[in-house]
Amino acid sequence: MKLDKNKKYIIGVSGGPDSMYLLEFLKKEQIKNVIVCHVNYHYRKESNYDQKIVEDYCAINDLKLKVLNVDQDYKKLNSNFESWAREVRYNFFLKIAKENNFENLLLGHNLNDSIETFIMQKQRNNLVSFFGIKKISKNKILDVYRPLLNVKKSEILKFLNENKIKYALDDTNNDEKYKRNKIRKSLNENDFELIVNEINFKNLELNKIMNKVDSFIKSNIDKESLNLNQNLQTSELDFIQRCIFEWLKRIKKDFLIYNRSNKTLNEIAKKIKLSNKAFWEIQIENFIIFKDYNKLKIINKNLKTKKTVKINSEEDFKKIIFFINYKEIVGVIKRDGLLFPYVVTNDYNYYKTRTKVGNKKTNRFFIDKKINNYNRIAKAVVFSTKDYKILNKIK
Ligand SMILES: Nc1ncnc2c1ncn2[C@@H]1O[C@H](COP(=O)(O)OP(=O)(O)OP(=O)(O)O)[C@@H](O)[C@H]1O
Repeated sequence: MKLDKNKKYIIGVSGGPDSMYLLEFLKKEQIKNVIVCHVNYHYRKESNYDQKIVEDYCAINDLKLKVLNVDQDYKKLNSNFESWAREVRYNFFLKIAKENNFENLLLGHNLNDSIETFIMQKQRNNLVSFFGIKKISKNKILDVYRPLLNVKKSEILKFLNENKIKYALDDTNNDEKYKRNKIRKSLNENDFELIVNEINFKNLELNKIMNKVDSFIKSNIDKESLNLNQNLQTSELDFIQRCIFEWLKRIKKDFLIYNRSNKTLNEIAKKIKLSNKAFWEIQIENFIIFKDYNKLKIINKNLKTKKTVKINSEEDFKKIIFFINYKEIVGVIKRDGLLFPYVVTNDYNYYKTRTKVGNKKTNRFFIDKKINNYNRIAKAVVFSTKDYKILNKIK
């Protein structure tokens, strides 16, 4: 990767071999307008020594250095250390970038990191947007570059040792590192060429799939819902999962899927593919994703809470404010002449056999008219206890 000498770069340097090699690489490339950023987590007993390595290197090479000393009681840390540490690190990089008007960040990931990531991706079998590690990515205002992605770890260590450049050794073995170390031990750098070919091939394939997903979503998204059609039903599960994920992204509900394995997506995709039912539902946190004839929809679980309220006077209107069609119901009762009492309910199982629409039993009417399930789930109906006929229009 060729870096632009005229640009300004933040460099994340842990003191480990990769980032120390990165500094040497930048020296060779004559990238001079840089700020080195080091985060001392005080997590390992050697962490002050790591900082010293970075400080000494920067002093000798006349590089600007910013250090963040993290003050954290690790016994009280609830989240996973690696992801927490990453967030602390990126926030620091962003802060320094903003203060100094920089917009580029360089990190020291190498080829081995990318291959390990790829193998972990295959083991987890999650939906990924890219196989391996990306050379360039975006983090808020920062363009993130990883110029060492084609350099093997062994080359890095050989160079540092031959040139007597000091580096820190990280021997922590938490969950994420443990999995990586296991993979690392099973890898042989002689196989890397083949694996890189596989990664490139898979990324090309992925690109093609994502283009198809994109055009499917563009022509089938309808407000908040997604049209399900024959094409989708006969597609591969992977494609269906990607479409659902993309749909959730567009309607800003993808947070429901983050931090999950793709189990939920897989479950939804299987239902789309295998079930011909007009209606099914899957609950995720506070939301329900459900099939409604030929559409996929999502609603907040609260809307589905079954409630039945008796209205004896106008005073009681305040008891039904939570129904999404509250205004409609009040309007209907007023037009009916306020002949109390009325019952307002969204409990379909309760009212489907007790009430009528015109002269038809309500459940018959719903089936004949293919009333969509969203209305069944979210909207309330109103009827008078005199004749149990539903007064509001149901579409
Ligand atoms: N303590 C640190 N201070 C400054 N930079 C760091 C620190 N730790 C890591 N980095 C930077 O991040 C790169 C990747 O480090 P590592 O592989 O440990 O992180 P990761 O969590 O896998 O990656 P990422 O930060 O991109 O999500 C390092 O090569 C270095 O550039």
